[in-house]
Amino acid sequence: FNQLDEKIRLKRFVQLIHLKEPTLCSGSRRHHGTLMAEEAKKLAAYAAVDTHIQNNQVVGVGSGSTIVYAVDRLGKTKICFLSIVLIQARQLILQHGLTLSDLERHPELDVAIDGADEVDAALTLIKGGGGCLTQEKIVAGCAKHFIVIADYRKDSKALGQQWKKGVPVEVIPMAYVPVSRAIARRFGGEAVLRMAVSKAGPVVTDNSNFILDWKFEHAQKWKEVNTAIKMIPGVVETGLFVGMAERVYFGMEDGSVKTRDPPIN
Ligand SMILES: O=C(CO)[C@H](O)[C@H](O)COP(=O)(O)O
Repeated sequence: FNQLDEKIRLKRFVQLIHLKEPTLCSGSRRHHGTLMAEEAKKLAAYAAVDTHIQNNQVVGVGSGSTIVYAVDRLGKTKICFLSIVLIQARQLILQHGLTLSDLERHPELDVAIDGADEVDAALTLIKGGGGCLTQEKIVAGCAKHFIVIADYRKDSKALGQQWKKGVPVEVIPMAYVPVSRAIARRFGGEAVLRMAVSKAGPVVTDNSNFILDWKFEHAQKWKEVNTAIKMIPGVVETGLFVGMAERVYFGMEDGSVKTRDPPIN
C-alpha cells in the first residue's frame, strides 16, 4: 500500500489540485435560496471524511446515496487506503480505486462511515431504508469510531418525526408472519413485509432474508425495544442503531455543516 508508483502519485496530486473547488454549494445548485439535498449530502460527506479519515486507515463504508459522496472524497484525497465494505458498496469501492478488504482480514476498523434514514437528538439512528442494515451494523460495531453523514432532512428531535416508513427489521423468511405479529402485539403499531418495487414479491436482503418495516405509533425506549425485538425468534437484526454513532454530520440547507455528538449522561 505504501508504494504507489510515481504515475499514480501524480494523478492523485492532480486530483487534489482539482479539489480546490469550493465545497460549498454554487448558486445554481440552490433551489429558492436553500441547498438541495444532494448538495447537502456532499457537504456532510466531505466534512466527515476530511475530519475523521487519514491515509492508510482501515475504513468501513456503508451503503446508500450519501455514502457515494464519501467514497468519492476518499478516492480523490486518500492514498493507500483500505476499505471494508458491505456487499452493496463493493462496486463503488472498486470504481473509486480503493482497496477492498473484509472483516476476516481486518476485523478491527479505524473508522466506519455511513448514512442514516433518521437521527434523533440522542444520536439514535434508524437505518435500513435501502435494505442493508445487518451488514451495516456489523461493520459499525467493528469500528473504533462510527461516523454518520446525512442531509438536513434526516435531522430529527424524536424518531418517527422525519422518517415515516418505520424501523426496518431483518427477519428469516419463514418467520416473517410470527415476528410481525409479535412486534405488533408487544410494541403496538404494525410491522409490514417490505415488497420489491420493480419485481413481484418481497425485498430480499444481501443475507437472503426479508425485511419488516415496523410502523410504530409512539416514542419508545429505543435501547430496550431494540434488545427485545432481537430476542424474538427469527429476527436477525433491527435498523435501530442505539449508542453507536460517535458523531453525525448534517449538510444543512444554508450550506453549512452541523455536527451532533451524543449527549453526556
Ligand atoms: O441504511 C441505509 C441503507 O439501508 C442507508 O444508510 C440509509 O438508507 C441512508 O440512505 P441515503 O444516504 O440514500 O439517504
